[in-house]
Amino acid sequence: MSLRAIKYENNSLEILDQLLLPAQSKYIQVKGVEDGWKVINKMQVRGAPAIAIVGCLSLAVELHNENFESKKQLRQDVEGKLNYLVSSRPTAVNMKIAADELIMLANKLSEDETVELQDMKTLFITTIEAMLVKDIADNRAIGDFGAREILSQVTGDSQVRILTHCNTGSLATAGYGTALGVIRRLHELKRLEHVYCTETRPYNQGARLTAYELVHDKIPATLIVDSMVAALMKHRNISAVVVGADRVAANGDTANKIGTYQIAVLAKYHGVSFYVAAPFTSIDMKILSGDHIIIEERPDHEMTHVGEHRIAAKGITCWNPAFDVTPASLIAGIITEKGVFRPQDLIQQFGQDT
Ligand SMILES: CSC[C@H]1O[C@H](OP(=O)(O)O)[C@H](O)[C@@H]1O
Repeated sequence: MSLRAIKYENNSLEILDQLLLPAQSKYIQVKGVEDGWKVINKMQVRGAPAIAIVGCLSLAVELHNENFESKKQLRQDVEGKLNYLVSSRPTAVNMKIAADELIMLANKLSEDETVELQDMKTLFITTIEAMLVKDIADNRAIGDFGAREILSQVTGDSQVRILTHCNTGSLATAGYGTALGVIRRLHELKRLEHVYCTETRPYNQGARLTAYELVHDKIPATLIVDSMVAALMKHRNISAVVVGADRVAANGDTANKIGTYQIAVLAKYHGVSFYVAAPFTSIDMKILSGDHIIIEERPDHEMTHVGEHRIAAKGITCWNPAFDVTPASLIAGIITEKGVFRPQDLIQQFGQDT
C-alpha cells in the first residue's frame, strides 16, 4: 500500500498508476515529455500540484539524456516542451505557472553570458527537482494553518468533524496533501473526531483514493455517496468542509472537482464553514474571476462505465465537466502556505498580475 504518487531517483521517474487503485498498486516509468503528457491526460497521475511536478520532471528526465548545440537551442527546446505539457489538461493552473516560471528562467540563463551551456542545463534540472521538496513543505504549512483556522472556530478542546471532496492528499501532490493535509494535521493534534469523504463520481477519487489514504493513515473516516451531502449536514454536526483547488482566480472564485459548488451551496444553507486549501502554485492572479477558467470536459466513457463495466444505457447523451466553479461569496477562507486569506484579501494583498 504505497502513498507515493511520484518516485524520482537518479533521473528515473515513475508514477503510481492511479487508474488501478485501490485494487492494484503499480508504478509505471515516465521516460520523457510524451509519456508525461499521456499519464497526465489519461489521469494515471492527477491532482493539480502532482500534474505540474510530473510534467516538469518528465522534461528534466528528457533533458538529462539530451545534448544541445547552444543555450539558444536548449531554451527553444524547453519552451516548446513546457507549452506542450500545459496542453495535457486545461483547468489546473499549476502546470501553466510552472511552465511560465521555467521559461523565464531559461530566457534569463540563455542571455547571461557568464552561464555555460552545461551549467544552464544542470541549473534548469535542479530547479525542477526542487519542486518536490517545496510542495511537501507547502502542504505541511497549509495543514498547520488550516488546522489552526478550523480549531479557532470551536470552543475549548472539542474535536471536529470534517467533510472533504475528491482527493487532495499524497496522491494529488508530492506528499501530505492540501485539504487532506489539513485533515492529517487535525489528526496529528488529536482534534479530529471523524472525516467524511465523498465518493466523487465519475472518476471516484474519494472512494478509490481518499478512502485509500485515510485507511492507510488509520484516520477515522466514513465514505458517503455524493448525493448524501445534504443529509449528512442535516444529521451529523459537521464542523467544516475543506476541499482542494485546481485554479483560484484573483477574486477568490475557485475551480475544483465537479460537485464542489453544490457542496458549498449546501454548506451555506446549513451554516457550515467552507474552506479551500491550496498552495500559491494553484492561484492564478492573472484572471479576475472564475468566469475566465476553462472547464475540462472528459470522455462519456468515464460516466457510462466503471472500469470496463457499463452502468449507463448505450446511446444516452452525457455531459462530463471535470470541474465546477465555487463563487468566492461561498468560501470562508483560502488556506495557503502563507496563511489563511479571505477571498477578497487575495487581490488586496497580492495584486492582480497583468
Ligand atoms: C491538491 S489536488 C487539487 C484538485 O485536483 C483534483 O482534480 P483531478 O483529480 O481531476 O486532477 C481535484 O479537483 C482536487 O481538489
